[in-house]
Amino acid sequence: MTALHIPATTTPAQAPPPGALREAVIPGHGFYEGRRILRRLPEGRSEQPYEQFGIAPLGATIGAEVTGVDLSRPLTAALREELNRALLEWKVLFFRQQHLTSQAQRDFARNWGELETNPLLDRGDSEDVVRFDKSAATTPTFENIWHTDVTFRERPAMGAVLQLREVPPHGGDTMWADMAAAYDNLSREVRERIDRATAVHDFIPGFRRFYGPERLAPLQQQFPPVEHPVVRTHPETGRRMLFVNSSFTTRITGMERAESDELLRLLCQQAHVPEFQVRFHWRAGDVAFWDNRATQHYAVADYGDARRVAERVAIAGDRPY
Ligand SMILES: O=C(O)CCC(=O)C(=O)O
Ligand SMILES: [Fe+2]
Repeated sequence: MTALHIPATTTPAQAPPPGALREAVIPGHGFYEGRRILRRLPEGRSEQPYEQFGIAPLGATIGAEVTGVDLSRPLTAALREELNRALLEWKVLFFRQQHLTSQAQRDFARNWGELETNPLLDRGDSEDVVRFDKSAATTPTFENIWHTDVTFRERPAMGAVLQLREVPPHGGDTMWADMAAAYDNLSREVRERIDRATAVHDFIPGFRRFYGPERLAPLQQQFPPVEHPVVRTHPETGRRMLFVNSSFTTRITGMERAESDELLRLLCQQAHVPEFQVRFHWRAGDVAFWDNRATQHYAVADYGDARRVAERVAIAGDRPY
Protein backbone atom coordinates (compact mmCIF):
# COMPACT_ATOMS: atom_id res chain seq x y z
CA MET A 1 0.00 0.00 0.00
CA THR A 2 1.16 3.50 -0.76
CA ALA A 3 2.43 5.65 2.08
CA LEU A 4 -0.02 8.30 3.09
CA HIS A 5 0.97 11.90 3.46
CA ILE A 6 -1.56 13.45 5.75
CA PRO A 7 -1.56 17.22 5.45
CA ALA A 8 -1.46 19.08 8.74
CA THR A 9 -4.07 21.58 7.64
CA THR A 10 -7.01 21.74 5.31
CA THR A 11 -5.94 21.67 1.70
CA PRO A 12 -6.99 24.97 0.13
CA ALA A 13 -9.26 24.77 -2.88
CA GLN A 14 -7.28 24.65 -6.09
CA ALA A 15 -7.83 27.23 -8.78
CA PRO A 16 -10.43 25.95 -11.21
CA PRO A 17 -9.28 25.01 -14.69
CA PRO A 18 -10.39 27.30 -17.51
CA GLY A 19 -14.05 26.74 -18.20
CA ALA A 20 -15.03 25.85 -14.64
CA LEU A 21 -17.64 28.05 -13.05
CA ARG A 22 -15.76 30.95 -11.52
CA GLU A 23 -18.38 32.01 -9.05
CA ALA A 24 -18.27 28.55 -7.56
CA VAL A 25 -14.65 28.83 -6.36
CA ILE A 26 -14.60 28.32 -2.61
CA PRO A 27 -13.37 31.38 -0.76
CA GLY A 28 -11.06 30.52 2.15
CA HIS A 29 -12.72 30.78 5.54
CA GLY A 30 -10.23 29.95 8.26
CA PHE A 31 -11.99 31.99 10.89
CA TYR A 32 -14.11 29.49 12.74
CA GLU A 33 -13.94 29.84 16.46
CA GLY A 34 -14.26 26.51 18.14
CA ARG A 35 -17.45 24.66 17.50
CA ARG A 36 -19.87 27.50 17.05
CA ILE A 37 -20.97 30.07 14.76
CA LEU A 38 -18.93 32.36 12.96
CA ARG A 39 -20.36 33.15 9.69
CA ARG A 40 -23.33 35.37 9.44
CA LEU A 41 -25.02 36.40 6.25
CA PRO A 42 -25.19 40.14 5.71
CA GLU A 43 -28.20 41.72 7.37
CA GLY A 44 -31.42 41.73 5.48
CA ARG A 45 -30.56 39.03 2.97
CA SER A 46 -33.00 36.49 4.24
CA GLU A 47 -36.03 35.86 6.34
CA GLN A 48 -34.25 33.15 8.31
CA PRO A 49 -33.02 34.06 11.80
CA TYR A 50 -29.37 34.50 11.03
CA GLU A 51 -28.09 35.35 14.49
CA GLN A 52 -27.75 31.62 14.98
CA PHE A 53 -26.41 30.74 11.55
CA GLY A 54 -23.06 29.07 11.61
CA ILE A 55 -20.89 26.35 10.20
CA ALA A 56 -18.98 24.24 12.65
CA PRO A 57 -16.48 21.86 11.04
CA LEU A 58 -16.30 18.35 12.45
CA GLY A 59 -13.10 17.20 10.75
CA ALA A 60 -10.07 18.47 8.89
CA THR A 61 -11.58 18.45 5.42
CA ILE A 62 -14.95 16.73 5.65
CA GLY A 63 -18.12 17.25 7.65
CA ALA A 64 -19.64 20.36 9.17
CA GLU A 65 -22.66 21.00 11.30
CA VAL A 66 -24.84 23.88 10.19
CA THR A 67 -26.68 25.70 12.94
CA GLY A 68 -29.51 28.18 12.91
CA VAL A 69 -31.23 27.03 9.73
CA ASP A 70 -34.78 25.75 9.53
CA LEU A 71 -34.87 23.53 6.47
CA SER A 72 -38.64 23.38 6.43
CA ARG A 73 -38.74 27.05 5.37
CA PRO A 74 -38.00 28.11 1.80
CA LEU A 75 -34.36 29.01 1.20
CA THR A 76 -33.53 32.45 -0.06
CA ALA A 77 -31.00 32.68 -2.88
CA ALA A 78 -28.41 33.99 -0.40
CA LEU A 79 -28.87 31.09 1.99
CA ARG A 80 -28.86 28.54 -0.80
CA GLU A 81 -25.59 30.04 -2.03
CA GLU A 82 -24.10 29.95 1.46
CA LEU A 83 -25.11 26.33 1.98
CA ASN A 84 -23.78 25.36 -1.44
CA ARG A 85 -20.45 26.96 -0.60
CA ALA A 86 -20.36 25.05 2.68
CA LEU A 87 -21.29 21.82 0.87
CA LEU A 88 -18.45 22.27 -1.62
CA GLU A 89 -15.97 22.91 1.15
CA TRP A 90 -17.13 20.32 3.74
CA LYS A 91 -18.74 17.75 1.40
CA VAL A 92 -21.34 16.67 3.94
CA LEU A 93 -23.46 19.03 6.03
CA PHE A 94 -25.45 18.08 9.11
CA PHE A 95 -28.59 19.84 10.33
CA ARG A 96 -29.78 18.77 13.76
CA GLN A 97 -33.39 18.39 14.80
CA GLN A 98 -35.20 19.29 11.60
CA HIS A 99 -38.02 16.73 11.71
CA LEU A 100 -38.91 17.38 8.08
CA THR A 101 -41.97 15.95 6.42
CA SER A 102 -41.15 13.94 3.29
CA GLN A 103 -42.45 16.86 1.27
CA ALA A 104 -40.23 19.37 3.07
CA GLN A 105 -37.26 17.06 2.55
CA ARG A 106 -38.02 16.94 -1.18
CA ASP A 107 -38.52 20.69 -1.36
CA PHE A 108 -35.18 21.36 0.33
CA ALA A 109 -33.36 18.96 -2.02
CA ARG A 110 -35.02 20.54 -5.07
CA ASN A 111 -33.03 23.70 -4.45
CA TRP A 112 -30.16 21.70 -6.00
CA GLY A 113 -31.97 20.13 -8.92
CA GLU A 114 -34.44 17.52 -10.04
CA LEU A 115 -34.93 14.54 -7.80
CA GLU A 116 -33.82 11.15 -8.98
CA THR A 117 -36.50 8.52 -9.25
CA ASN A 118 -35.68 5.29 -7.57
CA PRO A 119 -35.37 2.31 -9.91
CA LEU A 120 -35.76 -0.31 -7.17
CA LEU A 121 -38.89 0.38 -5.20
CA ASP A 122 -39.19 -1.39 -1.89
CA ARG A 123 -42.00 -1.42 0.58
CA GLY A 124 -42.40 2.04 2.06
CA ASP A 125 -40.68 3.83 -0.82
CA SER A 126 -42.39 6.43 -2.89
CA GLU A 127 -41.09 7.24 -6.33
CA ASP A 128 -38.42 9.62 -5.08
CA VAL A 129 -38.13 8.96 -1.33
CA VAL A 130 -36.17 5.82 -0.45
CA ARG A 131 -36.96 4.42 2.97
CA PHE A 132 -34.42 2.29 4.80
CA ASP A 133 -36.24 0.47 7.60
CA LYS A 134 -34.01 -1.94 9.43
CA SER A 135 -36.91 -3.48 11.32
CA ALA A 136 -38.62 -4.83 8.23
CA ALA A 137 -36.90 -8.11 7.56
CA THR A 138 -37.83 -8.04 3.90
CA THR A 139 -36.34 -4.60 3.31
CA PRO A 140 -32.73 -4.70 2.25
CA THR A 141 -30.45 -2.25 4.01
CA PHE A 142 -27.41 -0.79 2.39
CA GLU A 143 -24.90 -1.06 5.17
CA ASN A 144 -21.39 -2.23 5.60
CA ILE A 145 -20.25 -1.22 2.18
CA TRP A 146 -18.38 1.92 1.26
CA HIS A 147 -20.06 3.42 -1.76
CA THR A 148 -20.93 6.46 -3.76
CA ASP A 149 -24.63 6.37 -4.61
CA VAL A 150 -25.79 5.01 -7.97
CA THR A 151 -22.50 5.26 -9.87
CA PHE A 152 -23.95 2.56 -12.14
CA ARG A 153 -25.99 5.35 -13.71
CA GLU A 154 -24.60 7.34 -16.59
CA ARG A 155 -25.35 10.39 -14.47
CA PRO A 156 -24.90 9.45 -10.83
CA ALA A 157 -26.67 11.56 -8.22
CA MET A 158 -25.16 14.98 -7.51
CA GLY A 159 -26.05 14.65 -3.87
CA ALA A 160 -28.52 13.26 -1.38
CA VAL A 161 -30.51 14.40 1.62
CA LEU A 162 -30.99 11.77 4.33
CA GLN A 163 -33.11 12.10 7.44
CA LEU A 164 -33.25 9.66 10.34
CA ARG A 165 -36.82 9.09 11.48
CA GLU A 166 -36.10 6.49 14.10
CA VAL A 167 -32.74 5.74 15.72
CA PRO A 168 -31.60 2.64 17.56
CA PRO A 169 -30.74 2.99 21.29
CA HIS A 170 -27.05 2.92 20.40
CA GLY A 171 -24.99 2.81 17.23
CA GLY A 172 -26.37 3.31 13.74
CA ASP A 173 -23.89 6.04 12.82
CA THR A 174 -23.08 6.92 9.22
CA MET A 175 -19.57 7.64 7.96
CA TRP A 176 -18.45 9.67 4.96
CA ALA A 177 -15.04 9.79 3.29
CA ASP A 178 -13.49 12.67 1.35
CA MET A 179 -12.46 11.56 -2.13
CA ALA A 180 -10.53 14.76 -2.86
CA ALA A 181 -8.29 14.17 0.15
CA ALA A 182 -8.01 10.52 -0.88
CA TYR A 183 -6.84 11.54 -4.36
CA ASP A 184 -4.40 14.17 -3.07
CA ASN A 185 -2.73 11.62 -0.84
CA LEU A 186 -2.04 9.03 -3.50
CA SER A 187 1.56 8.73 -4.57
CA ARG A 188 2.51 10.41 -7.81
CA GLU A 189 3.16 7.01 -9.36
CA VAL A 190 -0.38 5.82 -8.62
CA ARG A 191 -1.88 9.10 -9.81
CA GLU A 192 -0.04 8.77 -13.10
CA ARG A 193 -1.53 5.31 -13.58
CA ILE A 194 -5.09 6.45 -12.98
CA ASP A 195 -5.27 10.06 -14.14
CA ARG A 196 -6.59 9.24 -17.58
CA ALA A 197 -8.06 5.82 -16.84
CA THR A 198 -11.73 4.89 -16.94
CA ALA A 199 -13.49 2.14 -15.01
CA VAL A 200 -16.64 0.09 -15.45
CA HIS A 201 -19.48 0.56 -12.94
CA ASP A 202 -22.28 -1.97 -12.67
CA PHE A 203 -25.11 -2.30 -10.16
CA ILE A 204 -25.08 -6.09 -10.13
CA PRO A 205 -22.15 -6.65 -7.73
CA GLY A 206 -23.46 -4.04 -5.30
CA PHE A 207 -27.09 -5.12 -5.32
CA ARG A 208 -26.65 -8.87 -5.60
CA ARG A 209 -26.31 -8.96 -1.82
CA PHE A 210 -29.79 -7.56 -1.39
CA TYR A 211 -31.93 -8.59 -4.33
CA GLY A 212 -32.60 -11.82 -6.14
CA PRO A 213 -32.14 -12.26 -9.88
CA GLU A 214 -35.88 -11.77 -10.49
CA ARG A 215 -35.58 -8.16 -9.24
CA LEU A 216 -32.28 -7.45 -10.91
CA ALA A 217 -32.85 -8.96 -14.35
CA PRO A 218 -35.36 -6.33 -15.56
CA LEU A 219 -32.98 -3.55 -14.57
CA GLN A 220 -30.08 -4.86 -16.59
CA GLN A 221 -31.45 -3.33 -19.76
CA GLN A 222 -32.12 -0.02 -18.09
CA PHE A 223 -28.67 0.13 -16.50
CA PRO A 224 -26.07 -1.59 -18.64
CA PRO A 225 -22.51 -1.32 -17.30
CA VAL A 226 -21.20 2.22 -17.72
CA GLU A 227 -17.70 3.72 -17.84
CA HIS A 228 -16.64 6.67 -15.69
CA PRO A 229 -13.25 8.30 -15.23
CA VAL A 230 -11.31 6.85 -12.30
CA VAL A 231 -10.50 10.41 -11.29
CA ARG A 232 -13.30 12.88 -11.89
CA THR A 233 -13.12 16.66 -11.95
CA HIS A 234 -15.60 18.30 -9.64
CA PRO A 235 -17.84 20.39 -11.90
CA GLU A 236 -18.10 23.25 -9.40
CA THR A 237 -14.69 23.43 -7.71
CA GLY A 238 -12.49 22.00 -10.46
CA ARG A 239 -10.85 19.70 -7.91
CA ARG A 240 -9.78 16.20 -8.85
CA MET A 241 -11.52 13.40 -6.95
CA LEU A 242 -11.02 9.69 -6.75
CA PHE A 243 -14.18 8.17 -8.26
CA VAL A 244 -14.23 4.42 -7.76
CA ASN A 245 -16.06 2.49 -5.05
CA SER A 246 -16.15 -1.09 -3.87
CA SER A 247 -19.89 -1.41 -4.34
CA PHE A 248 -20.21 -0.69 -8.05
CA THR A 249 -16.78 -0.38 -9.71
CA THR A 250 -15.92 -3.68 -11.33
CA ARG A 251 -12.91 -3.10 -13.55
CA ILE A 252 -10.40 -0.57 -14.80
CA THR A 253 -10.78 -0.40 -18.55
CA GLY A 254 -8.04 -1.97 -20.64
CA MET A 255 -6.15 -3.57 -17.75
CA GLU A 256 -5.54 -7.24 -17.11
CA ARG A 257 -7.98 -8.58 -14.53
CA ALA A 258 -5.29 -9.14 -11.87
CA GLU A 259 -3.79 -5.70 -12.31
CA SER A 260 -7.20 -4.04 -12.27
CA ASP A 261 -8.25 -5.94 -9.12
CA GLU A 262 -5.08 -4.99 -7.31
CA LEU A 263 -5.28 -1.33 -8.25
CA LEU A 264 -9.00 -1.11 -7.45
CA ARG A 265 -8.37 -2.66 -4.05
CA LEU A 266 -5.74 -0.01 -3.29
CA LEU A 267 -7.98 2.81 -4.52
CA CYS A 268 -11.11 1.62 -2.73
CA GLN A 269 -9.15 1.27 0.50
CA GLN A 270 -8.59 5.02 0.56
CA ALA A 271 -12.15 5.41 1.87
CA HIS A 272 -11.06 3.41 4.95
CA VAL A 273 -8.44 5.95 6.03
CA PRO A 274 -9.68 7.63 9.24
CA GLU A 275 -8.07 10.97 8.40
CA PHE A 276 -10.34 11.27 5.34
CA GLN A 277 -13.53 10.46 7.25
CA VAL A 278 -16.23 11.97 9.40
CA ARG A 279 -18.65 9.92 11.49
CA PHE A 280 -22.04 11.22 12.51
CA HIS A 281 -24.12 10.03 15.44
CA TRP A 282 -27.79 10.55 14.71
CA ARG A 283 -30.74 11.67 16.70
CA ALA A 284 -34.20 11.27 15.20
CA GLY A 285 -34.98 14.30 13.04
CA ASP A 286 -31.36 15.00 12.06
CA VAL A 287 -30.59 15.58 8.39
CA ALA A 288 -27.42 15.02 6.35
CA PHE A 289 -26.84 16.54 2.91
CA TRP A 290 -23.84 15.16 1.05
CA ASP A 291 -22.03 15.92 -2.18
CA ASN A 292 -22.16 12.53 -3.88
CA ARG A 293 -19.58 13.71 -6.44
CA ALA A 294 -16.93 14.10 -3.76
CA THR A 295 -17.61 11.42 -1.15
CA GLN A 296 -18.30 7.84 -0.28
CA HIS A 297 -20.41 6.76 2.68
CA TYR A 298 -21.00 3.77 4.91
CA ALA A 299 -23.87 3.03 7.31
CA VAL A 300 -22.48 1.28 10.37
CA ALA A 301 -24.47 -1.89 11.16
CA ASP A 302 -23.79 -2.17 14.88
CA TYR A 303 -27.29 -2.08 16.39
CA GLY A 304 -28.45 -5.68 16.18
CA ASP A 305 -32.20 -6.10 15.92
CA ALA A 306 -33.04 -2.55 16.94
CA ARG A 307 -35.09 -0.45 14.60
CA ARG A 308 -33.51 2.26 12.46
CA VAL A 309 -35.52 4.17 9.89
CA ALA A 310 -33.96 6.56 7.40
CA GLU A 311 -35.38 8.34 4.39
CA ARG A 312 -33.37 9.65 1.49
CA VAL A 313 -33.96 11.74 -1.57
CA ALA A 314 -31.28 11.95 -4.25
CA ILE A 315 -30.62 14.88 -6.57
CA ALA A 316 -29.98 14.13 -10.23
CA GLY A 317 -26.38 14.68 -11.31
CA ASP A 318 -24.20 15.19 -14.38
CA ARG A 319 -22.06 12.86 -16.37
CA PRO A 320 -18.66 12.64 -14.62
CA TYR A 321 -15.63 13.90 -16.59
O1 LIG B 1 -28.68 4.72 6.25
C1 LIG B 1 -27.66 5.38 6.08
O2 LIG B 1 -27.05 5.90 7.01
C2 LIG B 1 -27.12 5.60 4.69
C3 LIG B 1 -27.80 4.75 3.69
C4 LIG B 1 -27.30 5.04 2.30
O3 LIG B 1 -26.37 4.47 1.85
C5 LIG B 1 -27.94 6.11 1.53
O4 LIG B 1 -28.86 6.74 2.03
O5 LIG B 1 -27.52 6.33 0.39
FE1 LIG C 1 -25.86 5.31 -0.13
